Amino acid sequence: MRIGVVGTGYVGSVQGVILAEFGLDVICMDVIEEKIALLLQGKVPIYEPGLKEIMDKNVAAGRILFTTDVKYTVESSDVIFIAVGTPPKDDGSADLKYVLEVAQNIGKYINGYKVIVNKSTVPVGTAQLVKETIQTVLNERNMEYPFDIVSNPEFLREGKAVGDCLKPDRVVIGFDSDRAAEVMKKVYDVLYINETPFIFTDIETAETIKYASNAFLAVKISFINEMALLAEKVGANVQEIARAMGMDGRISPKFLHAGPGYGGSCFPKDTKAIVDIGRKYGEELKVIQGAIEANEKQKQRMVEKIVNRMNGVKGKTIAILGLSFKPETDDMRDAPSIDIINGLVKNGARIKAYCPQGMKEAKWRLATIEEHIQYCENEYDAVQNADATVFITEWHQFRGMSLQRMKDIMKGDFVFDLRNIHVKDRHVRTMFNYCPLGRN
Ligand SMILES: NC(=O)C1=CN([C@@H]2O[C@H](COP(=O)(O)OP(=O)(O)OC[C@H]3O[C@@H](n4cnc5c(N)ncnc54)[C@H](O)[C@@H]3O)[C@@H](O)[C@H]2O)C=CC1
Ligand SMILES: O=C(O)[C@H]1O[C@H](OP(=O)(O)OP(=O)(O)OC[C@H]2O[C@@H](n3ccc(=O)[nH]c3=O)[C@H](O)[C@@H]2O)[C@H](O)[C@@H](O)[C@@H]1O
Repeated sequence: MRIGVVGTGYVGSVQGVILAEFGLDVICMDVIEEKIALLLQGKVPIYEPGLKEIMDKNVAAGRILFTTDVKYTVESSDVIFIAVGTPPKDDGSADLKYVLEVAQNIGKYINGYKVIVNKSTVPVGTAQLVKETIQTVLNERNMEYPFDIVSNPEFLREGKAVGDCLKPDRVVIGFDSDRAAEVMKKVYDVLYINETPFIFTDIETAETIKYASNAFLAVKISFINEMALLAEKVGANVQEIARAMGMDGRISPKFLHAGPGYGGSCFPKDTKAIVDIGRKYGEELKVIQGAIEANEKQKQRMVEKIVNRMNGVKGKTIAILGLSFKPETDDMRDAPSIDIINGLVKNGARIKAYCPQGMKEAKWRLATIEEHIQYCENEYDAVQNADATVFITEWHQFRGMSLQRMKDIMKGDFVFDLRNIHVKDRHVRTMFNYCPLGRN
């Protein structure tokens, strides 16, 4: 069985490589020639720990190839995964133009029975739209080929994508044809026989499961972030609150870490998209809307916290450590660092920034305020002569920083630890004007 993966971004490249690792023949296709050229040279266009090793192994075994040729991909695949982006439009709804572009191409080149698998995160009803699009093109071609659509949402986390795909918590398959369900069992044979939980359900439920899962996690984070703000006001400790809450098996300790707000390519866009779906169906999703608003508030509160504690930041130099939306990724999409840096610059601060992976993308995302930002070689270079240091992303190397060295080279003594990574250090409070999040 041959698999075509259309879209070689985060999800497509990981999915393609893992399916090859499962022993399938895979063609990875993308419209961006530079991306495919990199892959053909054995380079991975994203920063994802562990991916290159598995990719190299499967390229060498001849199980995976890369192309920009959509005709070849469609014609020679039995199963076609759609893994293109579904970015937000201005009104928050998911933009389906890339998904429907792929559907058009499938209609154009389909030459026999195919299972079309939607991996992209899409609103309810998209499978039907993809089906209609393919059928319309087939009608224009005056051709008749059988095909089925399956919804198979992806739950991988960036930075942990390889492990998440090799050992998923669950695999969701939305289907409306037994033939397609049997094909999907074969695609995921390795997981199926290893007792990974499979949810076989209807397509609408599968499409909704994805948004519901991301929205629930976003709600959980916004909830604990609000507890952090409250804890600061009432003199409580948010980490103790989260620990005690998490001991209740019904709550669980995961995704209860307070921080400067959730970011990334998915929580911000998917929460807005599901609220938009609710609106279209006449149902106001107030809990999720609340989480979105709390997340915006959280980022602004971080700016206020810094500005107020420092008695204004005009003319002051602030070191920002960690730009990517979370550790182990170079992804800057909707990273809280962007709003926080913009807020500080608006208040007159100069920024010295360092991130192990996010700087390249940060430079163009923050291009409009570039004259206020100096990008640094490493974490110590960033804190040198700074009036304050702000930890935004909990990269491992920031946890291991020498606080003494930091103190020696900083000009001021403010440390805003928005991830509480140094909170347990016995000396941090005596060495610095230390401001953790949601606790003393
Ligand atoms: N990034 C993540 O961690 C996760 C993303 N998702 C979902 O998966 C989908 C893809 O996300 P990412 O991989 O992050 O997106 P991405 O933006 O990294 O990659 C999308 C790729 O699709 C390509 N593309 C666009 N139109 C194309 C076409 N007509 N033919 C071939 N290739 C085309 C683009 O060139 C790009 O390389 C989205 O719906 C996202 O919500 C789901 C789970 C995790
Ligand atoms: O649909 C998607 O794209 C993916 O979105 C998230 O994965 P990801 O965005 O890679 O990252 P997470 O680890 O979930 O973190 C998201 C944001 O929440 C923040 N977060 C997470 C956990 C927590 O306790 N506190 C917290 O502030 C992180 O710092 C980060 O900004 C989901 O975890 C994946 O299951 C899903 O597949």
